Amino acid sequence: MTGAMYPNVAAFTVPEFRTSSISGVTPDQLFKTSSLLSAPGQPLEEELTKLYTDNPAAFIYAESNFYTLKKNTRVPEVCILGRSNVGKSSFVNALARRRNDALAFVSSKAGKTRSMNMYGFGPAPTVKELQAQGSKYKDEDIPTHTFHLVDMPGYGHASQEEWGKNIALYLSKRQAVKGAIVLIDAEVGPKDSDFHLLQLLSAAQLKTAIVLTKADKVKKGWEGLYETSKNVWQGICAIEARITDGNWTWEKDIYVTAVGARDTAVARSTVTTARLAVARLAGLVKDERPNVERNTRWSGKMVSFDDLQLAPSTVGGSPKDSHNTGKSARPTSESWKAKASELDEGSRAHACTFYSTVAQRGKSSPKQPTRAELDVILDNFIKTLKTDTPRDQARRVQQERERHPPKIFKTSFKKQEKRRALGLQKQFPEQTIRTRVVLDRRLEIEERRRQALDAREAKSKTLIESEWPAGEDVGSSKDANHTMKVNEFDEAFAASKGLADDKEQERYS
Ligand SMILES: Nc1nc2c(ncn2[C@@H]2O[C@H](COP(=O)(O)OP(=O)(O)OP(=O)(O)O)[C@@H](O)[C@H]2O)c(=O)[nH]1
Ligand SMILES: [Mg+2]
Repeated sequence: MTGAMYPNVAAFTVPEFRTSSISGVTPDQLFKTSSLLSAPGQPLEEELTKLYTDNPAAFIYAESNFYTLKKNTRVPEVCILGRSNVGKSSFVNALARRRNDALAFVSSKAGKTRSMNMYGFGPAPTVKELQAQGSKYKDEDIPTHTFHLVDMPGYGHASQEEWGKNIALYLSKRQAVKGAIVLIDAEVGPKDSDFHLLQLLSAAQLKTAIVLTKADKVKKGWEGLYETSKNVWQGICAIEARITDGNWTWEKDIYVTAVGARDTAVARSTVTTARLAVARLAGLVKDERPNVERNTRWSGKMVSFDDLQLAPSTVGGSPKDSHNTGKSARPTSESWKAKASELDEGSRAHACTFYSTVAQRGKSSPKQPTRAELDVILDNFIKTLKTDTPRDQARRVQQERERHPPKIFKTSFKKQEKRRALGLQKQFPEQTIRTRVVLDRRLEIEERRRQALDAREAKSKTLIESEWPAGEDVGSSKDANHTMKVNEFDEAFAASKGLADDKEQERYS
């Protein structure tokens, strides 16, 4: 990151072997050894900007249920996972260089995203590319982007048990998913639920990258980031030691980002790091780092003396050798079965999955984890998901209301009044009938009064016309007689009106 306040670190690289510690990498160091496959040798930062923004990112669709997701065999999907409020949706917006809420909805309250939201990034494939790809399904949508990013609901606070099952299904069954970005709050650090998710990812053998978010909020600066990265690394090492057989790949760069920071300069400075993390998982980046530094099938963990004793005699040499030859130096299933019996009760199930995972994702194998084994991992994950408390439910209702406010102004005021009157009529039928009778009577009186006035006006008109010869101007006349006549008429008219009114009153009262 740039700026005096923030450490200039884009990632912490995990060493291939446990003899050395993790080390900070500056943005320059991180970017100079990589380039896009579509633009070899070109500056990565510029090419990544083009990739993410030339063809504007777009919302494709949202789905809550795994079984009703659209078919997709052509576009690689990268999913964004993490605890509620860690900054997943902000991450999507930042990649697309959109302001908050422009693409994905962001909220300071946990539990904003409640469905799997699919966003398209990168240029649309050409016709040639599409033809080359082909498709298994006729009803599959024609791709409009290079890859999809899937913004997921968060786990932990305000999440649902049901959602845990959907995540697990998505990670283990969706063929299009090529990688998972796990976001971890840099200040808060990894939680049990994060490690349970990582266990699921390792069981599903899904390529994984860890991205620390909200680095701008880390009070201890570089030390704080280092501490969090180390905790993540140690937790993953423990998972690897128990459940993988070396086929789970996790990026050895723990990326540092602050894409949703209020300070836009800070936010912008880490966007390239975030873009690189996603592009790598989508399979769009060529890395030119020396092989020993990059993570391959061999996780690079040190094998303890005990493990070595349990390892089959056919596997010789150092882990480094095995890495270079591409062969796994992992112990065989038999020796690990023995080892599993030494493990504590909780981890035994994980140890079982260690030797039963398949070599390649998607390929069926008799070694695939059994349903029961996956269920144990899943149960652990689901245990970390809180079911709704009444407070959570109230918050959800509130959020729903914010999203779909009641349509109070859709009907006109007149219609509302009429509806209310009808409601009242139903509620108080007796009063309504009496009110209606009185109202009808009043209207009747009003009508008669109006008719009487009209008749009187017509009568007075004829009176004036008979008194005054046609063509004479009443107003401009200087004749005293004429003036008197007008006054007399006024008085007579006023008297007749009063009488008439009295009579009317008598008639109708
Ligand atoms: N300071 C800082 N705040 C951030 C950063 N990233 C996200 N935020 C804030 O964190 C809050 C949550 O962000 P979201 O992107 O909605 O988080 P989410 O993980 O999608 O949350 P859910 O959808 O509820 O699971 C918002 O208030 C963001 O502004 C960051 O890098 N730095
Ligand atoms: Mg969200």
